[in-house]
Amino acid sequence: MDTTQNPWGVMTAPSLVMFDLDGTLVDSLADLAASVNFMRSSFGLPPLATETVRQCIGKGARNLVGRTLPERADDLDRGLDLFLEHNGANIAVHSRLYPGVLPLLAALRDAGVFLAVVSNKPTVLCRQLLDVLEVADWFGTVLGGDAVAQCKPWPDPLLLAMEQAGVVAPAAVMIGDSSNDFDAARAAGVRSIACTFGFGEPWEMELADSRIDSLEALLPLPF
Ligand SMILES: O=C(O)COP(=O)(O)O
Ligand SMILES: [Mg+2]
Repeated sequence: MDTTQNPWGVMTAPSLVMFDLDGTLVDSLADLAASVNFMRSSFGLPPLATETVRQCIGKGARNLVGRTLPERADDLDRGLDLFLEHNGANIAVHSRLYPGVLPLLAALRDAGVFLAVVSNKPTVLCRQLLDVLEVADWFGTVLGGDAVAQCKPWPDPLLLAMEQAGVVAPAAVMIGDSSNDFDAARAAGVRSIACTFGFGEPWEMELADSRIDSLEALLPLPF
């Protein structure tokens, strides 16, 4: 089998496709940066560049706040409250689905694939974002970083999504944009596909089994 042109790496349909959210399905960077900078301004601190915020995304909201509020390490809880409140009220001011999301979800559903979101974003914000962007109904499972005790890069949320879908490895695939996604996938025993257009660094993409520069590269499905 020649899989060089087939980022799925398989010719038979997976039973479950797990999608990361930020940087994979949704370009949410501008809204995350706005909420970080609202939090910082509440402490009288200057804004951070969007690029700086990008480098801090991936290990959940608490980690993001900790990394973007280094001047106030003792105020992490208050910073997290400010960030979450602002982000919840401004979840999709700028956020948009990446090109190719809707045709991909439709093709996978037509192929009988169970669809899940496995994110490190808080579950309530995941649901809110998916609702506002009118894609919530596509997913049988939505797990945020608070859905399990240990979020990605631990395999736990992937294993929970697989359990909920009634699927065991290797019949699942993880599509993401960060080392957290690819490390979690490897630990869960499932293939991973890297979205190079997301928020991760080039070295992180090498941790996945294959790479795509657009979700459109996943179509037509090879199965
Ligand atoms: O909230 C984060 O840190 C990143 O969220 P993600 O897992 O959907 O990329
Ligand atoms: Mg991501």
